[in-house]
Amino acid sequence: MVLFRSEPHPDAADLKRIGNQVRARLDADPAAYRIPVEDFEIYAVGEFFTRPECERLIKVVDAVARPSDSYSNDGGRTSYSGDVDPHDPFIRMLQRRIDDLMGLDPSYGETIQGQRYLPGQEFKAHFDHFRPSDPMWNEEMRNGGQRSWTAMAYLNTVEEGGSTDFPKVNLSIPPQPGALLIWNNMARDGRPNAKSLHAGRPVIQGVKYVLTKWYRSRPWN
Ligand SMILES: O=C(O)CCC(=O)C(=O)O
Ligand SMILES: [Fe+2]
Repeated sequence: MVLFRSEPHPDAADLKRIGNQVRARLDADPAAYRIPVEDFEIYAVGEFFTRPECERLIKVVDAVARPSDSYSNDGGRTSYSGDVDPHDPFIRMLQRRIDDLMGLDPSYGETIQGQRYLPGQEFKAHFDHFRPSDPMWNEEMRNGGQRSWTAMAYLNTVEEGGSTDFPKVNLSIPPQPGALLIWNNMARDGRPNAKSLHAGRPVIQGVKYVLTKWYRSRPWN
């Protein structure tokens, strides 16, 4: 499939260091469960957000969600999405909790994105990291560099559908309110990991709300 090995990886050393740092942190955290799959790092924290926090966040997502744009690797996204206000005190508090869990400097994190999927909407199989063929590659490399880890939270129960699937490692995760998933888009050597391919499967019944936060190889923005 995708031949990452021949592509340039300007931030591989930084990404390897960040991979080691976050792995050590999560491995030492009894709340973080390492999902046992080979050659791909993914962790889950159950009830990272409380029910009242999820309910409040759902209202925040409803307020910012617009039809997703379709540049670069977002091409397969039909959900509504938007950036949440990073200056809002409630969001800042949650953001600090995610940064602290990861053990990463807040400057490496992008603004949290909210997404809402209605029946039939999905996020087709994609990589979160950038590729040199992306139209925004040069700009992203100037601003923050490659995406390293993804932290993604489910805010509600979906009646049917809407799982997050990682087809290369046979993993299918159903939405559970308040649960946070954390995965490394890079392999241990700091290069893009083809096994990080994933999809938000179509919602069949109900609505699906998620928050996503991407971390970079260098300070962003
Ligand atoms: O909605 C999902 O399950 C996946 C979302 C996702 O892949 C993303 O936001 O990058
Ligand atoms: Fe993704």
